[in-house]
Amino acid sequence: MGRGSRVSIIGAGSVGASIAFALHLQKISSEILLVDINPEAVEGQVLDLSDANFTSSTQVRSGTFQEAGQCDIVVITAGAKQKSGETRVELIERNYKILDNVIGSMKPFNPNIILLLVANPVDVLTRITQKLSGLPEKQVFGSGTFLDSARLKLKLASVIGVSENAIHSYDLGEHGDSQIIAWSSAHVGGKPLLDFPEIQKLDKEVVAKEIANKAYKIIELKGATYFGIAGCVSMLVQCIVLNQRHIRPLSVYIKEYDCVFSMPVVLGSNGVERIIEISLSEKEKNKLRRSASALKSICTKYL
Ligand SMILES: NC(=O)C1=CN([C@@H]2O[C@H](COP(=O)(O)OP(=O)(O)OC[C@H]3O[C@@H](n4cnc5c(N)ncnc54)[C@H](O)[C@@H]3O)[C@@H](O)[C@H]2O)C=CC1
Ligand SMILES: CC(=O)C(=O)O
Repeated sequence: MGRGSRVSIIGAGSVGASIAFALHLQKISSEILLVDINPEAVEGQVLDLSDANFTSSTQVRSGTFQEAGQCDIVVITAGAKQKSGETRVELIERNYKILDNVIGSMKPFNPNIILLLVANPVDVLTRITQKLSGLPEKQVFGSGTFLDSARLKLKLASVIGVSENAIHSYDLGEHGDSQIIAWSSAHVGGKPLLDFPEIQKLDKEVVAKEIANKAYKIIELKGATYFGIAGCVSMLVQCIVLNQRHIRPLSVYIKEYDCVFSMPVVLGSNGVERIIEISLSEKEKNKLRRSASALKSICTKYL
């Protein structure tokens, strides 16, 4: 790994193209390959992105599934997106078939490859990919609640009046309706978040709903979300390529809950280096257990 890494993006729709653009501007990969079953979509995106070539040293081109399987990192965005009001888990039937096809077409894999899942429902698709790919679990993970945690930090930063970077808080569990905010472990400048008077006045359930429902609101207004996830994925790719070892909440297999959902992990150039056991209140743990059993029952049908 390192500067000069090759990254493939499977699915050249709104999310795939936005990720390609963010990575193009970031200039840390030598090549970005766009792969899609729709050749016109890829050609159009590659041509459009080529107009930004003067800003970057990264080459963007169309690629095949076989080429993708030999890259350093593959970001999987191929799949149906939610219609207004539709949940992420309602996409499973359609997106399982697409994923099965995508994984099969990329084999045999570069043994050191990292597969980063983005298509929804991301936790379930990550578990299925761990099984279908046969790769070590540390090399197969999903963007999980990194995006939800960014949405949470944005909200809390505006309430307290500090930079988002000063907020250390996580949205955990499912990247979906049963996600939970780990209020009890959050802190700002070394002070527990719950000790801030502004936060004590907040209705936590209302905030949790606002964060969990933000994607629904954007989808209702403009049909899809893509800039936020593009920002998240470009940060994750940078973290892997440069072995930055940031701690991010990502979809990983958690033995205690026997399912894939988001917990904070240390991310480096080998993938998930370590899962951080965050301390949670009993109420938060109970919510996570409920989230895990719902996700497990969906996974069971496909494994
Ligand atoms: N994890 C997250 O935080 C987020 C996840 N998403 C998810 O990302 C996925 C993609 O969303 P959009 O880009 O908006 O959808 P889109 O409809 O714009 O693009 C999907 C692309 O996948 C392609 N595709 C379909 N089957 C394929 C296959 N077998 N092989 C290769 N490509 C294939 C389509 O041709 C299309 O270009 C959805 O599942 C959506 O829910 C979207 C936003 C955030
Ligand atoms: C669509 C989606 O998963 C999101 O924006 O959170």
